[in-house]
Amino acid sequence: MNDLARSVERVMRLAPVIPVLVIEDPDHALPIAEALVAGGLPALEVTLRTPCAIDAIKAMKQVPGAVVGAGTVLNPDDLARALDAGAEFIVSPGLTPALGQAAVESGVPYLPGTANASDMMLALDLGLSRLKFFPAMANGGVPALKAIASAFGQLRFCPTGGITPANAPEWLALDAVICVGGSWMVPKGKPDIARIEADARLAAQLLDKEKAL
Ligand SMILES: O=C(O)C(=O)C[C@H](O)[C@H](O)COP(=O)(O)O
Repeated sequence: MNDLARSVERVMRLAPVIPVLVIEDPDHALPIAEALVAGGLPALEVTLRTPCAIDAIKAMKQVPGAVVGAGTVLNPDDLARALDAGAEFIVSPGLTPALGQAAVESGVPYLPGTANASDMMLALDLGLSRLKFFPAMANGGVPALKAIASAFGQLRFCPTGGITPANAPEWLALDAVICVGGSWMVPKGKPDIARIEADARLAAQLLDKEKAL
């Protein structure tokens, strides 16, 4: 495992679930981050899909214990904006040589999206071995990742896309899976902070439950 893989794995091991956040209102950023961290989910992926995403990253970084990353990073420009805002890890839906090289050069923990064996081979060429598997359910679910990962013993994954509290344990039980990503604990609209914290708490216990079986 290289240093980059070690630093990504540190983020992936903070909790069994990385919340994938689409922040529509900058005023929601702080209370949502506080609730998720209080519930036991410190790694927060703020997708660069809304105009206030960069401000949301800056706001969430004020929450003690939060490790705030940027998601939906599509190219080196997005990467630069995210790093300027202080993003502590980077997630992308796919992988291009340009983004992969820029991310590796920056040294930031980076989880590139991969969906098939060719994506994974590109990741390996770039020295990346901790990967997002996206879109996890639409792409064939657990059987698909099992089949692909059997050829790549050195890779570890964060499946994302269609993950729910019901199917997360099955993913987390795979040796190749370290954590999952999901948006279920922060639905669209005005945030219900108590509910978010309660759902985060349940999500944070997913791995323990599975291991206890
Ligand atoms: O754009 C990106 O970089 C992403 O991270 C996409 C997210 O992984 C999914 O949108 C989350 O999927 P759901 O949990 O099914 O809502």
